[in-house]
Amino acid sequence: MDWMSHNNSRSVSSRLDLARATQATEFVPRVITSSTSGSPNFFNSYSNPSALHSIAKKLEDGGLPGHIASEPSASSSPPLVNNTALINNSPVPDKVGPNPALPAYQENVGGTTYFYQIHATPENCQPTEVSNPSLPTEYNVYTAKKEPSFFLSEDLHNDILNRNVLTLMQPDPQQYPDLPQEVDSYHELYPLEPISNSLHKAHLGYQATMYKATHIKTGIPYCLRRIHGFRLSNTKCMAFVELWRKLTHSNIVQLTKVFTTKAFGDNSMIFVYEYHPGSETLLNKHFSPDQPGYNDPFLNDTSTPRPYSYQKNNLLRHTQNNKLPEPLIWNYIIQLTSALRIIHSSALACRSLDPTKIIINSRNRLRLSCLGVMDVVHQETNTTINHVTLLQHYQQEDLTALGKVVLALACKSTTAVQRENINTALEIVGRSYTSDLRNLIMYLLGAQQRRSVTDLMPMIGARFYTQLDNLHNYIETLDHELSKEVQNGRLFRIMTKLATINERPDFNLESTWAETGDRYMLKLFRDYVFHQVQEDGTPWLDMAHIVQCLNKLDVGVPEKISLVSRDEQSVLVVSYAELKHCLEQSFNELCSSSSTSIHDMSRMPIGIDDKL
Ligand SMILES: Nc1ncnc2c1ncn2[C@@H]1O[C@H](COP(=O)(O)OP(=O)(O)OP(=O)(O)O)[C@@H](O)[C@H]1O
Repeated sequence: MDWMSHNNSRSVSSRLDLARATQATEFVPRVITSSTSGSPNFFNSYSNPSALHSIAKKLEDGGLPGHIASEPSASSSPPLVNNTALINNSPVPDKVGPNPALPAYQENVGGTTYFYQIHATPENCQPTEVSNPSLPTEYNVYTAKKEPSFFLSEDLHNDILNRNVLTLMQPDPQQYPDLPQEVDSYHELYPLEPISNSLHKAHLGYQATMYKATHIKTGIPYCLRRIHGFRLSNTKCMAFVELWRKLTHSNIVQLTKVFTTKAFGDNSMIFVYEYHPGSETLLNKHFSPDQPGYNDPFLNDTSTPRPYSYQKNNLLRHTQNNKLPEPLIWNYIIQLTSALRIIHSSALACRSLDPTKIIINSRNRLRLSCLGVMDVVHQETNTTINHVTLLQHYQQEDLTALGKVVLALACKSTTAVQRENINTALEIVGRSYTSDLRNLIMYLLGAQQRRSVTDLMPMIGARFYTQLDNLHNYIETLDHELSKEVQNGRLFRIMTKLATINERPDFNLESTWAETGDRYMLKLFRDYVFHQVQEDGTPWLDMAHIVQCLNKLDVGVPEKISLVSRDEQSVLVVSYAELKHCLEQSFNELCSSSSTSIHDMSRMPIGIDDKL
């Protein structure tokens, strides 16, 4: 198969001929009625038609030196053919191939248009079925399996946008009139739960409320856990706060600061944590009665007593039908034990391992929240108790709590972990899941022996490899997605530079600054990149053309292109290297007389040649 990109479709002489022609051509920007002045002082401008003709002649002869290309690469030229043929995949007259007598058809793959000649068949491509019945059988349509994209995948894009929206949420002052404007170094407080829900926090013994807030100086969002009406009587516990602050791990919510405040009109204790937008509690994710179809199978309907065997069969059937996939439960176990391992090895205990204090994000990443609160709120004042013994006790409680969380997940029921249900629950787990899972739960709930989180590692065994493999795959996916946006950011910066120069109404009291010298060339380049039209004057839009032009500008390749003025009276033949120089010069000129600086423009890629 003989194929070429549309960009190789034309010779420079034919372009100049077309430029000179009275009728608008596809590569000449649309004529705008309010004609702009020609370039008065650029040395490569030719403003009279006879001069243009002689240049064209010389170009054809290959006799022009300097800025005028004798044989410039035409790889940036737009196609000659109408794009409707492209959409229909129908054959179009071949104006681009080496043999104009042969018909060709074209195809758009990821924004790049390819032209195929019908006599050739590639050996390494599998032709797909021709869906267009009007297409003659000798034509084969080759379609890419998956349309490549210049941009981030939609899922990831939406996920990030969603998190951004949540991060930027502002409270309605009418709904929350009592919210203080500022609390210590934080403002823009936004409750993360209905205030009324925070009235009874059983496990803390104090009323508590979660807020999102923004740091006044850095603008970084945080999560504030407020313990209402709490007076700190003993500052000894602050040693724990320091330990928690130093503890960083991918499965814990980092504690950054603890302080007391009267900003809420009472004595409140505030625990400041990292904010993870879009996270929900494990309770909400797997045990919420708000979920469609969820009901706790262990919650008996006491109004109609049933025989025990009936209830057990019912439970078993329910668990089989609604059970969480075992790999997901192991995924959670690995993350939770990973967090507990680091906590216990730092001479700390979680003390709040509970489905309401484990948050989970959209990618199933678990994090222990609420760390450090128990050490402050429920600090042990009895000085006769040995600290090490106490720590060991709390760590053992953590392991029991972990066993209960896993059992609850395996039965999809928080009541399964109640003393009277545990035996039935374990039996159900034994029937629904592997013996490994049941053994792990039994080990964690077996309070007779002294347990350790490291003992769980052999029980998890080779499942670590699966977890690692999944993570690596996900990292690679993210890396791939990121690489697309890295290029987009680079192109965006070039476009920003161009936009700050093009059409600038006046600069340094010079009203024609944007229309003269280097800037004039950049203006024509802008038309060349973005304002192409087809033969019939309709816009010609091709992302591949735009991306390719901007990439070449970024690198400053020696390739030359013809730029035509809007009145078609001037043609400039100029290399991308010169255009890049003009862009740099003009932008530096703007920057040097500007009192502000465009944030992040220092990372402007102009000058970096290894980006392509
Ligand atoms: N670090 C965090 N980042 C983002 N959201 C969080 C963070 N910590 C908690 N949240 C969210 O804040 C909300 C309230 O958290 P909280 O820990 O009070 O849970 P809860 O279910 O209200 O617990 P309780 O039963 O003790 O009231 C939850 O929706 C939780 O997902």
